[in-house]
Amino acid sequence: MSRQGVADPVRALADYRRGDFLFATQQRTLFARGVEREVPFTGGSWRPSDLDDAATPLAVGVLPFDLTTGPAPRLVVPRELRVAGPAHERVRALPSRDVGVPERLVAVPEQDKHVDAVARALIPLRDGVLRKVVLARVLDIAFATDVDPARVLHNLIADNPDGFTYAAALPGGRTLVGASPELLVRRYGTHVVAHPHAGTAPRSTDPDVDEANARGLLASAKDKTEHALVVEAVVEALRPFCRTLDVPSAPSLAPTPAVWHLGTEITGELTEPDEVSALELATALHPTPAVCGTPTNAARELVGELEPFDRDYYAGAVGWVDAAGDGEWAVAIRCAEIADRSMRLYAGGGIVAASDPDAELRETSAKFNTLLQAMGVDLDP
Ligand SMILES: C=C(O[C@@H]1C=C(C(=O)O)C=C[C@H]1O)C(=O)O
Repeated sequence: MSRQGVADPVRALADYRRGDFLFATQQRTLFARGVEREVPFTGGSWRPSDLDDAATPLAVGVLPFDLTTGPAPRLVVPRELRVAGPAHERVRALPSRDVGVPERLVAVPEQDKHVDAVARALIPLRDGVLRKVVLARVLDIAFATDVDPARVLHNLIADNPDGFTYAAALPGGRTLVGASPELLVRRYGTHVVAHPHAGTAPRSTDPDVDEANARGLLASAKDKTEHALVVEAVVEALRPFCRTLDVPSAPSLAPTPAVWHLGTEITGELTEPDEVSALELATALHPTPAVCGTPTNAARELVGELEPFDRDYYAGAVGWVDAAGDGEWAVAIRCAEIADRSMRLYAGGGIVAASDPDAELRETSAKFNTLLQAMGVDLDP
C-alpha cells in the first residue's frame, strides 16, 4: 500500500469529519479525505492501473448490496491519505463520546412482521426450492440534533478491538458507519484471505451461559448448515483465481462483543496476481450466502419481496484497493446510515429450513447491539 507519511491513529480519528473515509483494523488505521476523482467502477472491467497516475494511488469506498439494481458503488481516489497503526487500544483508553439522545425509534418491519417474513421464507426453504436466505430488518432512530458520525465511529472503535470498523461517505451527504467482524477478501501480492462468518449465538454477561452459548453454536446442525453454504460459495468463487486454496474442515468460533459466530478462514495463492485485484475478487465473491442466500438469485429475489426497505449499502462491502491490486474488503454489516438527525440501523440473519422465526428475531436484536452500544442506547430492539 502506498502511504503519505505515517500518521497517529488517534489524531486521524479526532480529525474525522463527515465525508471522510476511515477503516480501522487490528493492523492499521486508514484515513482518507477529499476526492481527487471518482472511480467509475462498473464491475469486472476495472484495472488497478487506472490508479497509476493518481497522486494517491489507492481507491477507497463502498459497494452496495445489489450491484445491478442498487445504488452505484462509491469508490474514490482521495486527495489525502494517512495510514497509521491500530487505533483500538488507545481509543479504548479515552472516554466514550456522547452521540445524543434518541427521540423516536421505528422498527421496519415491526418485530412480529419480521417473524412472519421468516415464517414465509421457510416455505421455499422446506420445499427445497431454496437452501438459505438472509432476511434483515432496520431500526430508524430520530434525534433532536445532528448526529456526528465521528462520535459513533469513536465508540465503535473503542468497543470492537477485532474486525473492521469503518465510516464511509454515501451519496446525499449520508455516512455509513459500522464494525464488521467479517472479511470478504484481502489480497496482498499472490496471497488471498477470506473469512466468511455465518451461524450466530448471543453473548451473555454470565460466563457460564456465554460459554454454553458458544458450545451450543459449535454443535448446532442448523448453524453448521448455514455456515457450510457460505464456505462452499466462497471456495467456488475463489477457485478460478487460485492455484492453491486452504479450507479448514470445520468452522471455528469467531466472537464479537455482541455475538458469537462461526467463522472459517480460507487462504489461497493466486494463479495470476496481475490479472485480478482485491476489488475484482470482492465483486466475484459478493454477495456471499452470508448476506444473501443460496442459490444467490432466488435468494436475492426473496429478499426483495420480503424486506420492506432497500438495503442500499448494508450487506455490501467497504474497503480499499491500491494500484498494485492489493486491498482489503469487509462485509458491510453491523452498520448504520447516518443522515443529519437520523440513523438507520440494519441487522439480518441467515435462515435455513431448520430455523425458528422467534430465534431469528432475537438474533437480529443481538446484532443491533453493536451499534446501540456505541450510541449509548440500552433497549430491546
Ligand atoms: C447479515 C448479517 O450478518 C451475517 C449473518 C450471520 C448469520 O446469519 O449467522 C452471521 C454473520 C454475518 O455474515 C448482519 O449482521 O446483518
